[in-house]
Amino acid sequence: MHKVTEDDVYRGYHIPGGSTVIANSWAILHDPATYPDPDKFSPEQFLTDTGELNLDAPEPTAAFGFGRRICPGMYMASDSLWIAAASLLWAFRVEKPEGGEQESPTGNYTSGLVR
Ligand code: HEM
Repeated sequence: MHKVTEDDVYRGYHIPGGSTVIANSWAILHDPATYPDPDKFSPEQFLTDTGELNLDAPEPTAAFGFGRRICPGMYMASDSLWIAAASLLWAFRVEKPEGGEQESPTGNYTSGLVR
Protein backbone atom coordinates (compact mmCIF):
# COMPACT_ATOMS: atom_id res chain seq x y z
CA MET A 1 0.00 0.00 0.00
CA HIS A 2 1.53 3.30 -1.06
CA LYS A 3 0.45 6.94 -0.96
CA VAL A 4 0.68 9.16 -4.04
CA THR A 5 2.67 12.28 -3.11
CA GLU A 6 1.26 14.50 -5.89
CA ASP A 7 -1.41 14.49 -8.61
CA ASP A 8 -0.60 11.98 -11.33
CA VAL A 9 -2.11 10.60 -14.52
CA TYR A 10 -1.72 6.95 -15.46
CA ARG A 11 -3.18 5.65 -18.72
CA GLY A 12 -5.69 8.49 -18.74
CA TYR A 13 -6.74 7.99 -15.12
CA HIS A 14 -6.31 11.01 -12.87
CA ILE A 15 -4.88 9.99 -9.47
CA PRO A 16 -5.20 12.80 -6.92
CA GLY A 17 -2.20 13.46 -4.68
CA GLY A 18 -2.64 11.84 -1.26
CA SER A 19 -4.52 8.82 -2.68
CA THR A 20 -3.76 5.37 -1.35
CA VAL A 21 -2.79 2.97 -4.11
CA ILE A 22 -2.32 -0.77 -3.89
CA ALA A 23 -0.34 -2.48 -6.62
CA ASN A 24 -1.85 -5.72 -7.82
CA SER A 25 1.17 -8.02 -7.47
CA TRP A 26 -1.01 -11.06 -8.09
CA ALA A 27 -2.10 -9.78 -11.52
CA ILE A 28 1.49 -8.85 -12.43
CA LEU A 29 2.72 -12.31 -11.44
CA HIS A 30 -0.15 -14.00 -13.33
CA ASP A 31 0.19 -11.98 -16.53
CA PRO A 32 0.20 -14.62 -19.29
CA ALA A 33 2.17 -12.24 -21.52
CA THR A 34 5.09 -12.64 -19.10
CA TYR A 35 4.36 -16.05 -17.56
CA PRO A 36 2.55 -18.31 -20.06
CA ASP A 37 -0.01 -20.59 -18.38
CA PRO A 38 0.49 -18.75 -15.06
CA ASP A 39 -1.55 -21.17 -12.91
CA LYS A 40 0.59 -24.13 -13.92
CA PHE A 41 3.42 -25.11 -11.57
CA SER A 42 6.31 -25.13 -14.03
CA PRO A 43 9.66 -24.15 -12.50
CA GLU A 44 11.27 -25.26 -15.75
CA GLN A 45 10.04 -22.02 -17.32
CA PHE A 46 13.05 -20.40 -15.61
CA LEU A 47 15.50 -22.81 -17.26
CA THR A 48 17.08 -22.82 -20.69
CA ASP A 49 16.57 -25.73 -23.11
CA THR A 50 19.78 -27.27 -21.73
CA GLY A 51 18.61 -27.07 -18.11
CA GLU A 52 20.70 -24.07 -17.03
CA LEU A 53 19.22 -21.15 -15.11
CA ASN A 54 17.82 -18.75 -17.71
CA LEU A 55 19.17 -15.36 -16.68
CA ASP A 56 16.90 -13.71 -19.27
CA ALA A 57 13.71 -15.06 -17.68
CA PRO A 58 11.72 -12.27 -16.02
CA GLU A 59 12.36 -12.31 -12.26
CA PRO A 60 9.10 -12.44 -10.26
CA THR A 61 10.15 -9.60 -7.95
CA ALA A 62 6.65 -8.03 -7.88
CA ALA A 63 5.97 -10.20 -4.81
CA PHE A 64 8.36 -7.96 -2.88
CA GLY A 65 6.75 -4.61 -3.67
CA PHE A 66 7.92 -1.66 -5.71
CA GLY A 67 9.94 1.52 -5.72
CA ARG A 68 11.87 2.88 -2.79
CA ARG A 69 9.82 0.91 -0.24
CA ILE A 70 10.52 -2.40 -1.95
CA CYS A 71 11.22 -5.19 0.54
CA PRO A 72 14.80 -4.83 1.83
CA GLY A 73 14.73 -8.51 2.84
CA MET A 74 14.14 -9.60 -0.78
CA TYR A 75 17.58 -11.10 -1.34
CA MET A 76 17.76 -12.68 2.11
CA ALA A 77 14.31 -14.24 1.55
CA SER A 78 15.18 -15.53 -1.93
CA ASP A 79 18.53 -16.92 -0.82
CA SER A 80 16.97 -18.56 2.26
CA LEU A 81 14.36 -20.26 0.09
CA TRP A 82 17.08 -21.38 -2.33
CA ILE A 83 19.16 -22.86 0.51
CA ALA A 84 16.09 -24.56 2.05
CA ALA A 85 14.99 -26.08 -1.29
CA ALA A 86 18.55 -27.15 -2.19
CA SER A 87 19.02 -28.76 1.26
CA LEU A 88 15.71 -30.64 1.01
CA LEU A 89 16.56 -31.92 -2.45
CA TRP A 90 20.05 -32.89 -1.27
CA ALA A 91 18.72 -34.83 1.73
CA PHE A 92 15.51 -36.41 0.41
CA ARG A 93 14.09 -38.07 -2.67
CA VAL A 94 10.79 -36.38 -3.47
CA GLU A 95 8.22 -38.48 -5.30
CA LYS A 96 4.59 -39.47 -5.21
CA PRO A 97 3.81 -42.49 -3.05
CA GLU A 98 3.08 -45.77 -4.78
CA GLY A 99 -0.53 -46.88 -4.34
CA GLY A 100 -2.75 -45.40 -1.67
CA GLU A 101 -4.36 -42.02 -1.99
CA GLN A 102 -2.52 -39.40 -3.97
CA GLU A 103 -3.20 -35.73 -3.86
CA SER A 104 -1.63 -33.09 -6.09
CA PRO A 105 -1.49 -29.39 -5.26
CA THR A 106 -4.23 -27.50 -7.13
CA GLY A 107 -2.69 -24.05 -6.89
CA ASN A 108 -6.09 -22.72 -5.82
CA TYR A 109 -5.99 -19.68 -3.55
CA THR A 110 -6.84 -20.16 0.10
CA SER A 111 -7.05 -17.45 2.72
CA GLY A 112 -4.70 -19.03 5.24
CA LEU A 113 -1.80 -21.36 5.82
CA VAL A 114 -4.08 -24.29 6.59
CA ARG A 115 -7.29 -25.39 4.99
C1 HEM B 1 9.23 -14.35 0.83
C2 HEM B 1 9.53 -13.44 1.77
C3 HEM B 1 9.11 -11.98 1.73
C4 HEM B 1 8.14 -11.36 0.98
C5 HEM B 1 7.20 -11.97 -0.07
C6 HEM B 1 8.14 -9.96 1.36
C7 HEM B 1 7.31 -8.99 0.80
C8 HEM B 1 7.31 -7.66 1.19
C9 HEM B 1 6.43 -6.65 0.63
C10 HEM B 1 5.36 -6.88 -0.46
C11 HEM B 1 6.73 -5.47 1.22
C12 HEM B 1 6.06 -4.10 0.93
C13 HEM B 1 6.85 -3.40 -0.18
C14 HEM B 1 6.16 -2.16 -0.68
O1 HEM B 1 5.55 -1.42 0.11
O2 HEM B 1 6.21 -1.88 -1.92
C15 HEM B 1 7.79 -5.73 2.18
C16 HEM B 1 8.36 -4.78 2.99
C17 HEM B 1 9.34 -5.03 3.93
N1 HEM B 1 9.99 -6.23 4.13
FE1 HEM B 1 9.62 -7.97 3.21
N2 HEM B 1 9.12 -9.77 2.31
C18 HEM B 1 9.73 -10.97 2.57
C19 HEM B 1 10.79 -11.19 3.44
C20 HEM B 1 11.39 -10.24 4.23
C21 HEM B 1 12.55 -10.48 5.08
C22 HEM B 1 13.28 -11.84 5.21
C23 HEM B 1 12.82 -9.31 5.70
C24 HEM B 1 13.91 -8.95 6.68
C25 HEM B 1 14.91 -9.78 7.02
C26 HEM B 1 11.86 -8.32 5.23
C27 HEM B 1 11.81 -7.00 5.62
C28 HEM B 1 10.93 -6.05 5.14
C29 HEM B 1 10.88 -4.66 5.60
C30 HEM B 1 11.74 -4.02 6.71
C31 HEM B 1 9.89 -4.02 4.82
C32 HEM B 1 9.45 -2.54 4.91
C33 HEM B 1 10.26 -1.73 3.90
C34 HEM B 1 9.84 -0.25 3.88
O3 HEM B 1 8.68 0.07 4.18
O4 HEM B 1 10.68 0.60 3.50
N3 HEM B 1 11.01 -8.92 4.33
N4 HEM B 1 8.13 -7.06 2.14
